[in-house]
Amino acid sequence: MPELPAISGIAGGVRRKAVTLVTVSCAILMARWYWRNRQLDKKLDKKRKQCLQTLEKVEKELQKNKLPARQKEAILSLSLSTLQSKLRSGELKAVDVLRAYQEQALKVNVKINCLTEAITDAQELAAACDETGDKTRLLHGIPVSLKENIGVKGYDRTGGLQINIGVPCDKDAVITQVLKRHGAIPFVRTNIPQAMLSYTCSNPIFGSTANPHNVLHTPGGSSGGEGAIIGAGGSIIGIGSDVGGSVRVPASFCGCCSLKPTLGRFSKMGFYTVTKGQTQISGVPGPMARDVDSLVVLTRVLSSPDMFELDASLPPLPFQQQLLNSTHRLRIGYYTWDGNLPPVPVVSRAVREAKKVLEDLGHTLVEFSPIDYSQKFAELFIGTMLGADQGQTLRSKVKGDYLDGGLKLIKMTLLPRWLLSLLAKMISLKEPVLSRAVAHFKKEGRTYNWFCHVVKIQEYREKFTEQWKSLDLDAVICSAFPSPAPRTCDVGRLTTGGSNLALYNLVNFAAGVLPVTKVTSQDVADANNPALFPARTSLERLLKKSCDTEDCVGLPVGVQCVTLPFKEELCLRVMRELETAVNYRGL
Ligand SMILES: CCCCCC/C=C\CCCCCCCC(=O)NCCO
Repeated sequence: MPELPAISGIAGGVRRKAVTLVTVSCAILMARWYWRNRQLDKKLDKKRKQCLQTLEKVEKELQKNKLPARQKEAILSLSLSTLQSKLRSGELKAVDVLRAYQEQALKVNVKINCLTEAITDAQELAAACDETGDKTRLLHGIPVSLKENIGVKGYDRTGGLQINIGVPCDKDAVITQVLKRHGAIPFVRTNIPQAMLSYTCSNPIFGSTANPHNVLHTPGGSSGGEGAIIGAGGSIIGIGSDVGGSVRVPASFCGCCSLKPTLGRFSKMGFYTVTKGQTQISGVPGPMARDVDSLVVLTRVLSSPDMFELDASLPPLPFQQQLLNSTHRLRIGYYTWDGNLPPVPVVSRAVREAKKVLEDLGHTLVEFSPIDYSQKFAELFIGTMLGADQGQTLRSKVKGDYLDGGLKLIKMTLLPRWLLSLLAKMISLKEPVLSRAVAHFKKEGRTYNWFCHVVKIQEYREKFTEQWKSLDLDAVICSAFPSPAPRTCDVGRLTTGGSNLALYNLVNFAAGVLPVTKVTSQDVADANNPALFPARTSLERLLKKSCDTEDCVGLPVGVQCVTLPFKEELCLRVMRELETAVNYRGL
């Protein structure tokens, strides 16, 4: 018994030491966390200020030499083809056209925050264009906006990630070079979501972009800044990029047009992508514009020999005028739902109306349903983008960064696979689409398994193409996103809503989106009618929220047109016929 006080004395001492150790460790960890965040905040602040300065510089220049309001309005109202001919004839000067678009871009930016920065040598380029530029060039003096991940000499391509701050490009991306060779004036860079792997448009560096039709709603992503600026009239043409719907979602949400070309048609040299090493479903640059005719012009420019000269890896496929000009009646498949998240009524109406229009033009419309896709989206698309490397690439890029809402779910890839499977099972009845995705968040990490996965992708591509051929289809029209632009606060949870766009990245077909209608009061009533849209799951309720109140009236809704690989010009033909017949009017 005499030892007891000594033992308790020792135990007390150990306890005190342990408490001290834990307290000191916690204090060190907190200090480190605080110091890291301070450093991060400083880095983000500095970058923001630098970018803001480029916008202020342009603003000052514009103040010195202001364009009369009427002249500005007149320029902004011109279609690309009229602008082209007036610039060629010398009736308009490139510097004035640039000024009009700079002013408008800065003006809309105040409301929707679509710009990351201004390209400050645009003025010089426009002046040179007026003085010595070859006026026969297709884009002579036309201002063009570029998504932030597209290389412009001297500018960072952050992709919304802090790790990429302070790494300016030493040369223009091939696409930037081609556009410049054809006389275009790159003048602004546009916002993206963090890592560009979501349909949101916000990141810790540049903040959040709003939809020009309703600022509470998202412009979509990842080329959200492009969609927003074109939809708002601050740019006439632009370039985005697409690995799972990124030029098509913003087009549908903002009321503009976009084309996702076949992988390999246009160069992506000089683009920043997060998942560069994953070459099975790879990002592509995609033209975006106010109308289909402008997409045609951009596609023509991007199919010029300059493209193959600058990027020798591309097949030298010239612009296929015969496909664009073809007049034979087409066999077109159609569907409204791909088997994943169900479309809200206005989206189905958009496809039905497009179908009717094409039938009235004499085409044959046949029902189509992408084979087996409710399973394959999760297994092959999510499984490739996220599951194959168990989220490691993406996590490494956001390490030490603030995490944006659109990427919150990547933390789940840290969970063991058995727990993800259990979670997937637990939510399978309430959220079947999300459940299937979660089950593929983390695949077995051996190379052998990746090879097996690639075989599955190839087999699905063959199966899908066979299905298409067996119906003798020329094209397909279908929904883009299953809802109009959701509210900004909701879109981060709706990644699975991109399934029907991601399908055409998975099978690598050409696909474009154009606006065909806007939400009406009747669509609002239909969204609130449980017989038409039961909204059984929480994700379905978020889709419904995008169009179930009167303030959603007027939001644009697009449809997707699809053609076989490397038949972009046929896709543009269908889009153009649809556009002419539906007569959609933007803002
Ligand atoms: C189901 C929720 C998943 C959350 C984690 C997000 C990570 C990966 C999923 C893939 C999302 C693909 C979006 C594609 C957007 C796009 O096309 N980006 C173009 C980049 O050039």
